[in-house]
Amino acid sequence: MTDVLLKVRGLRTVFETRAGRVCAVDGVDVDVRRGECLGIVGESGSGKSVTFASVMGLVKSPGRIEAGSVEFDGQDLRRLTPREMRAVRGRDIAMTMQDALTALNPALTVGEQLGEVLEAHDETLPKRGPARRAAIRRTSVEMLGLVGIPSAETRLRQYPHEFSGGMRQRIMIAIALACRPRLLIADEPTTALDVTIQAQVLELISDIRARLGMSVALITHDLGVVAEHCDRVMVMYAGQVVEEGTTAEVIGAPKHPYTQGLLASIPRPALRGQPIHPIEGQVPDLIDLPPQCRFYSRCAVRREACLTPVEMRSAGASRRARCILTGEDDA
Ligand SMILES: Nc1ncnc2c1ncn2[C@@H]1O[C@H](COP(=O)(O)OP(=O)(O)OP(=O)(O)O)[C@@H](O)[C@H]1O
Repeated sequence: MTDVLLKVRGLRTVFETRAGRVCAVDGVDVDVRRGECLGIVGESGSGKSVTFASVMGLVKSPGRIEAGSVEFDGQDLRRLTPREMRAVRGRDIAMTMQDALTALNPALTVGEQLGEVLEAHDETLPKRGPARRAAIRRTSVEMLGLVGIPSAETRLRQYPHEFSGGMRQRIMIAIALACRPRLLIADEPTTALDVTIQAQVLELISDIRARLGMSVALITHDLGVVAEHCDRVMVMYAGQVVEEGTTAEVIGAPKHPYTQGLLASIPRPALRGQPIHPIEGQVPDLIDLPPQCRFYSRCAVRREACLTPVEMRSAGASRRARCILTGEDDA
């Protein structure tokens, strides 16, 4: 058994828009290992969410996956039918969205929403009758307890709008975890929350990961969050991975000038969760990108050789960066 649970290779996802063809994800490789927390970091628009929406089979028109493979525990997800893919979502891989309020159904109580997920995916439930209903109720109460929501019996009868922002995030996590997925994709679980609640939600995810032994892919803008919660990190820029390695390696000695810029701008704790604008200039327009290093226009150490396409280079056993200054002597 390999220790890689999710293995993505050469993923390319494009959006056909009136302005042209937007290549949001361009040749991305991802490995999420069993039991680890992988951080995915990068500025807004770098392709983090689209990468994982592609993994989940949730890219909507005008977007489509143009190339690449997505393997989960050895199974090629791109070959599954929509019905088979629906079974994978929830049972094996769950995703929490950036905005809990829009992810939850306002017309159903929390108990009904948890129940729906359990009905669809929990194969351990009794087949029918009162025993089935009682088991669903028991598991729902247990899930709310797991995410730290007190008075679960009462809370199950309430609607999403009756909860605070932080509580809604917890409910979304409870629903995502209801069927004990092996991989949780947590997309910016914290941006809309105040600092204390952010920390609590991230602690909660780390704690549940340790208890359930699941893997987590944590999508964030914030390298401070990565430093605290992730084993490894992957840095994205303009639709590509530009650096990856263990958190200690990447944060301790970043190779790519973009990662260096991100680190230099780590917000002070009080400012966590704020958008970062660390480096002069902007992410390039993803339509008609020139065939050069995508960071060229913002890079303080650019040189002529960077005007040709730059591939990922190895900088150690598990360490890679997309910069010509990543020397072989690192390996
Ligand atoms: N529906 C769409 N139509 C056209 N382009 C899209 C669409 N959705 C995403 N994109 C393109 O994909 C790019 C990457 O988006 P993505 O949401 O993955 O970025 P991100 O790194 O997750 O940013 P954020 O942190 O703001 O969520 C966007 O800049 C945009 O150009």
